[in-house]
Amino acid sequence: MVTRYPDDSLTLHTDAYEVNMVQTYFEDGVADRHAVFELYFRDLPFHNGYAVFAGLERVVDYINQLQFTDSDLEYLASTKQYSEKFLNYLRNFKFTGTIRAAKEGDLVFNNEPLVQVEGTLADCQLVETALLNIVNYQTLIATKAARIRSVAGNDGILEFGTRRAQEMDAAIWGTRAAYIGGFDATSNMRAGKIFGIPISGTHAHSLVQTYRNDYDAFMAYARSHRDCVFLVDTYDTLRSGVPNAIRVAKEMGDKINFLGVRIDSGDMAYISKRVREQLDEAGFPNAKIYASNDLDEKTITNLKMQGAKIDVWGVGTKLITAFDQPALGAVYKLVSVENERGKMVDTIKLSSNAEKVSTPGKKQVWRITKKADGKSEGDYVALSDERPDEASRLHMFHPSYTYINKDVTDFDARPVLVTIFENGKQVYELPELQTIKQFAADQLASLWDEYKRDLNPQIYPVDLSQKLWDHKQNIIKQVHSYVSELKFDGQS
Ligand SMILES: Nc1ncnc2c1ncn2[C@@H]1O[C@H](COP(=O)(O)OP(=O)(O)OP(=O)(O)O)[C@@H](O)[C@H]1O
Ligand SMILES: O=P(O)(O)OC[C@H]1O[C@H](OP(=O)(O)OP(=O)(O)O)[C@H](O)[C@@H]1O
Ligand SMILES: O=C(O)c1cccnc1
Repeated sequence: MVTRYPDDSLTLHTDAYEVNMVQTYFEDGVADRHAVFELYFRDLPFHNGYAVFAGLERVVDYINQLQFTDSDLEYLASTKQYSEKFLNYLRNFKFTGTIRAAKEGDLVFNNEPLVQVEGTLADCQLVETALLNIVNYQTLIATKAARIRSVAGNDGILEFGTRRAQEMDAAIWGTRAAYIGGFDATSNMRAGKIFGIPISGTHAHSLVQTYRNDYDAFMAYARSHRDCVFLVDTYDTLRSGVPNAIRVAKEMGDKINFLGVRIDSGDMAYISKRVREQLDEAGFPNAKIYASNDLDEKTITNLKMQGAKIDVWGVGTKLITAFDQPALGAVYKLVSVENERGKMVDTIKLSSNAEKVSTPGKKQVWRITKKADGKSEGDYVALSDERPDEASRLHMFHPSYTYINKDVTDFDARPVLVTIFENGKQVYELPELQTIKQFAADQLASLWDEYKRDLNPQIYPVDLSQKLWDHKQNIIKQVHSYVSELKFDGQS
């Protein structure tokens, strides 16, 4: 890349408007005022019943390196948009805020905070874009992966998407998110090296084209590898591919580990059944059938319905690009800010659409599970100074349709947001990837099947505490009365 500046930091990985706002806060003397922002999404992706939170590891890396380098400052100066004084302020900028977030692999739902940033206005505003960028993508892919895992049952699922991903970062972090969401392995070697994700690979049609026939190609591969999965659909799966795979497996015997064959085209229900027969008849009942070709949760479900004899599913494009919904749409909103008298004031963003009205105040999300079966009853979003009393009855009600309500007893309440940074210092130890993956699987196990089905799932309750609900209504009233007193020139 030809550039005047080295790409030596991620600090400017932000929208210009964040830096512009921080200059305003600085010039106006309010940059150090205390604020709380929360990151949340309004709608679950893919019409799914839950989302799998991912991205925290990269958020932590990003926050730890957040400092303006000389080249960042030189670049900002070259835009002629920022004062000398402001650039000096940025030179000494250090993130001193507190971040609370869901743990990676935890289940998260719409209209509840997944990440909360508390600190100076400057701290909070500067990190908005990067946090959204990271969490939006990784949570989306982890959720898509979980959907695919849910229909694949115990079959193997392999992430094959690198060649179709929206560039290299997406391939790498998408693969990691897919692993958290339930994939078994990836074809991306770099992800294997960096994250320790198991890698898996067969071969492409080019190998067969190079040797011009299935037999010579499979034989050459078998002589150079112990584990063999042969791609059998280059010319004719049933008449050439599979018979030649069997021939090589027999001739090589114990010299290779004949894992199976991969099919990548055609009617995969019909073909896989015939392939299974051929392999079984040849004495290879343990050889597995791998399939790939634009797969996703819908085609996998459909192929299973047709009785396809597929054991391992390779999924690329539709997973890594979140093909049917390419963005999660999470937002980052100011919920509380210090006023000129040093008092915290909770803030709201109104909308004519009730679902879009933000919920003011610094919050905590409590996951309510029944002691008897460990299953989730719903999430209880409360002000941060509240704590559901596990010894008594908890009244939970829908925040818009309050007649939908229930009382829960004998429950555990787990805070979903945990402290990651405290006053700028990382206090949370990032878990191993394997632990995160297991945590995601455990959380999914605690969710009723009704919320997990891939089509028209039940809506999981995300309720507000009575105190938070009352607080929100009061602030809506205050804002309405302020607006109704305004004259048309916007002055009161
Ligand atoms: N029995 C089946 N039922 C439903 N969908 C299937 C079935 N078999 C294959 N598919 C899916 O249908 C789509 C077929 O796509 P396409 O027509 O491009 O494949 P193809 O012609 O068989 O292969 P290619 O064009 O790659 O040589 C793929 O998404 C594939 O996963
Ligand atoms: O289909 P996806 O889910 O994206 O999985 C990855 C695809 O990449 C490979 O082939 P490639 O697409 O490069 O070539 P091909 O379609 O001609 O086989 C592989 O054979 C899969 O089909
Ligand atoms: O290993 C494979 O079979 C593979 C890897 C990436 C993309 N398609 C297939």
